[in-house]
Amino acid sequence: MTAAILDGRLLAEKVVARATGDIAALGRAPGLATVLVGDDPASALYVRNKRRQCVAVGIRDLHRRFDADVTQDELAEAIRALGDDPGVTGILLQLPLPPHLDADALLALIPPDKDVDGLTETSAGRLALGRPGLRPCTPLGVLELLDAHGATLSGAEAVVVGRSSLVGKPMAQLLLGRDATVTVCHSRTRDLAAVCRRADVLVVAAGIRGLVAADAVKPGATVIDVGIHRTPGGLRGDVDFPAVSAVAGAITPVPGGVGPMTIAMLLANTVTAARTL
Ligand SMILES: NC(=O)C1=CN([C@@H]2O[C@H](COP(=O)(O)OP(=O)(O)OC[C@H]3O[C@@H](n4cnc5c(N)ncnc54)[C@H](OP(=O)(O)O)[C@@H]3O)[C@@H](O)[C@H]2O)C=CC1
Ligand SMILES: Nc1nc(=O)c2c([nH]1)NC[C@@H]1CN(c3ccc(C(=O)N[C@@H](CCC(=O)O)C(=O)O)cc3)C=[N+]21
Repeated sequence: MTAAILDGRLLAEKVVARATGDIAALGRAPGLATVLVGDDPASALYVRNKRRQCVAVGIRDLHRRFDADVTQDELAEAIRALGDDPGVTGILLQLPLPPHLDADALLALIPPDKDVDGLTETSAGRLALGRPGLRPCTPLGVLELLDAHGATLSGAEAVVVGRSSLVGKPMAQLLLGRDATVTVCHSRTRDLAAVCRRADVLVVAAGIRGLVAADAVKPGATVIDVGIHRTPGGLRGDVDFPAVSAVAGAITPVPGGVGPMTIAMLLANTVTAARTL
């Protein structure tokens, strides 16, 4: 069997087109403040991509960049000011931050209704309680990919590898909200492959290149690879794509899978936030 390829670039274009129409209907341009600290090349690249796509759909680019030695207080003051600014409808604090900074304390300063990354305590609480709110972009993008493919989630065995606040945990909660039977794996999980083999839907976000091999995949399963690794041969994921695509029913490529969807859902969340503010 050869798996269907879940094309994140194509689906992201559709989500972005929807956002463009929604922005025109809003009557006023949303404003997204991306906050970047330091000059980590990967973070700089992601933020550049986010800003470029915002501008293309009519979102005002209110980028703020800080040197890596910025103090907690300076950054806190800047985030407070963005929170108070009515022209700023969304705030994204790019992670990770340099080690001297307390990311949780800074995230706590983002007004929940401007939390387009869905990372504040309030957004996480709303998701955990099943209440309306802004959801983290990557898990939201994964759900869009699954829905576009027509994957059945209700009653399905879903396995999520990884439990970060950015990806794994909110992913598990979103799948639970769609009535999947959800198992969450992490670095202490015994026999990862055996647990993964139960999955009808397998979402891998561990940050370990090639962690999931063909023996961890049930024939016909839908496999979503969130991992991103820069290698001399190009971008790779957490899934051994050549081997797993021979077993799975459907699979996301890296690049061109979850990554483009993350940015598309950021634009969608920015529209949602601007509409409700
Ligand atoms: N495509 C996209 O849009 C995005 C891609 N990413 C990528 O996704 C990956 C994960 O990101 P993120 O969630 O932020 O990473 P984190 O490092 O925050 O979390 C990794 C998780 O994987 C678990 N883990 C680590 N090793 C293993 C193992 N051997 N077996 C099972 N679980 C393991 C960890 O367990 P424990 O909790 O026990 O330590 C942890 O819960 C990275 O490659 C990142 O670059 C991230 C965000 C967006
Ligand atoms: N507060 C915060 N929010 C995030 O959403 C966030 C973050 N911090 N920190 C880092 C991770 C990583 N992330 C990606 C976004 C886009 C691609 C993406 O566009 N990937 C393209 C390839 C781009 C390339 O060439 O590198 C693809 O997979 O096709 C990847 C990864 C968002 N993250």
